[in-house]
Amino acid sequence: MARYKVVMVRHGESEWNQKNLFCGWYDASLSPKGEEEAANAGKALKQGNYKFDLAHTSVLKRAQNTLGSILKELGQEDIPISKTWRLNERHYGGLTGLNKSETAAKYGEEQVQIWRRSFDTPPPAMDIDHAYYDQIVNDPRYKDEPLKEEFPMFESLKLTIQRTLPYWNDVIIPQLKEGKQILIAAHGNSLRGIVKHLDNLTEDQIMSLNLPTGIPFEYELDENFKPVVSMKFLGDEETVKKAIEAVAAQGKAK
Ligand SMILES: O=C(O)[C@@H](COP(=O)(O)O)OP(=O)(O)O
Repeated sequence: MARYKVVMVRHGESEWNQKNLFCGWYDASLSPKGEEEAANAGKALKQGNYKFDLAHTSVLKRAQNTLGSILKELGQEDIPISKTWRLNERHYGGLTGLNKSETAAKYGEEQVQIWRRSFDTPPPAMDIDHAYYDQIVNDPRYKDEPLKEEFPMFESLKLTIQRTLPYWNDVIIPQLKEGKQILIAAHGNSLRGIVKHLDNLTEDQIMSLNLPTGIPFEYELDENFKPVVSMKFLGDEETVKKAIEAVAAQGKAK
């Protein structure tokens, strides 16, 4: 029997998704298409009569602005919003800012697939002389946390899960237990980590999971927070399938 429901959404297409650049902790804006996707996500939720008590998002504007658009469409802009680095995209390390197709042409599609989708092989570290090092490390939004010693210079999915899961367990689960209706707007890989946990996917199974931008999906959970309904997308099947395939194809050498 389903006891709890939670809705998640990967942000709409960002300017860096559109340019096919590894983004990670770089704070890219939504592209015009991403803004439209975010508004459409809000419309789909409105059509389904969704009402939320509170929302969670990352500290990155592509997720926050997606959430803002959705809540505006829903007429629910007044609900409390928690912003946490723990829901940030996984840190793409030294790959940040590189073009995914060009990287595949240079290092091979197989290597790029490992960097994008393997469970525990991390991307190379972001060095101190990386073009975006200062901008990310000295960003005032990280002045309190993560602590200097835990500030990532790269993250595999495994490392990403190690910082998202405590937030899921310690913050989101207690709120679900209180009966709160929750919306989470985050990122491809921070959400893949939560999905892996909920659906108890193996390291191999999670490799082939790609999340589309801007299409909300719902989980129905039993009293032990095990899925009764997994990843139910609020979109027609063909559109969702095409959007997922497009994400998978981003790592192909053109
Ligand atoms: O960091 C990035 O480039 C993308 C995910 O990239 P892939 O792992 O799909 O290559 O993150 P998001 O757009 O969800 O914030």
